[in-house]
Amino acid sequence: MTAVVQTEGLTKFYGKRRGLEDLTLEIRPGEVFGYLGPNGAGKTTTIRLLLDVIRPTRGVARLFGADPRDAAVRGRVGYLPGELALEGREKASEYLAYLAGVRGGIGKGMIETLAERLEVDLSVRMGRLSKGNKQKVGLIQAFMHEPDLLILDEPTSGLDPLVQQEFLAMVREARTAGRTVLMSSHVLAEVEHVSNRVGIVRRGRLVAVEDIAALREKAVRKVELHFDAPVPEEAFRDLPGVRDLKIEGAALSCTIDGRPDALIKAAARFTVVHLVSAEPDLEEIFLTYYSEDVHHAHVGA
Ligand SMILES: Nc1ncnc2c1ncn2[C@@H]1O[C@H](COP(=O)(O)OP(=O)(O)OP(=O)(O)O)[C@@H](O)[C@H]1O
Repeated sequence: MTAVVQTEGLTKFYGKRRGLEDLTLEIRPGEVFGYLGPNGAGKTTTIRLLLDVIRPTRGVARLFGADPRDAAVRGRVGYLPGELALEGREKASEYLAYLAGVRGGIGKGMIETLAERLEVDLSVRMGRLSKGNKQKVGLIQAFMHEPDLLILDEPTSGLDPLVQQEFLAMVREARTAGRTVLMSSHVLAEVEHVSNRVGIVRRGRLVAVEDIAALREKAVRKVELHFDAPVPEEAFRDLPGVRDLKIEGAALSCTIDGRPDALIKAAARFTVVHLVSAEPDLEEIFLTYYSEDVHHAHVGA
């Protein structure tokens, strides 16, 4: 199957300054790919190269197996730039209607539905829109023609938590419909619940690509079990993957490295009345990729 996004040795230097170096990456059809990195890491540079907003110093980028400059390709892409320049006296609704025309028409009621979901008033003049509302108009224009590929640069920036949830629901729906999404972010928490894979870029280099499901399975999580009567410690000692075991009367707490299977089977011999399992903290794993000292260790692994 042809990759939707494919890059080989993609590199951009701004004079002597490295924007991005040697990016080789494939994003598959129907995948949501989270592109993570701190400020100045090279996320926007990557996205601009993919859309041919800037030209690479060397290397190639392909969308749907074709040159990003190909007009047929451009029609299949929805793009939210990181910095949106929406100014002037024109109403947001007029601007979106104009863009819809340029793109050869869009589904009926699409703009209104998206505006309602994101809670934005489109009768406001563009120059008077708040930062958050500009971001929403940007999202509407990216989604409204139901493109096969969405490329979103920091899509959640400036959105309040409820609207962020709505946006993530839109991404999930796009994925269910078989569309492909590439979205950048500073923080894993914003993308981990919708992404299949994440890539981490740091100082212009891709330092890791991870499968979210695999990562979740690997992650350490805290578990608490409450029984109907005190349980003997021997029943839980030395279980594979179980650490920091603490038993106080009828309550057990521990951390689990990987699968909880051994703990569950040991617990099943008693009567469990309550179970608490915290969401694994993937952010902690990711912070290690961001820090310089462990950078090489991870890349080598
Ligand atoms: N037009 C430019 N001229 C010179 N240097 C640039 C230019 N655009 C980006 N850079 C540099 O390239 C590097 C990568 O920047 P880029 O904007 O791609 O990072 P980013 O990951 O998108 O960061 P942010 O989250 O802050 O937007 C940075 O060191 C930045 O200073």
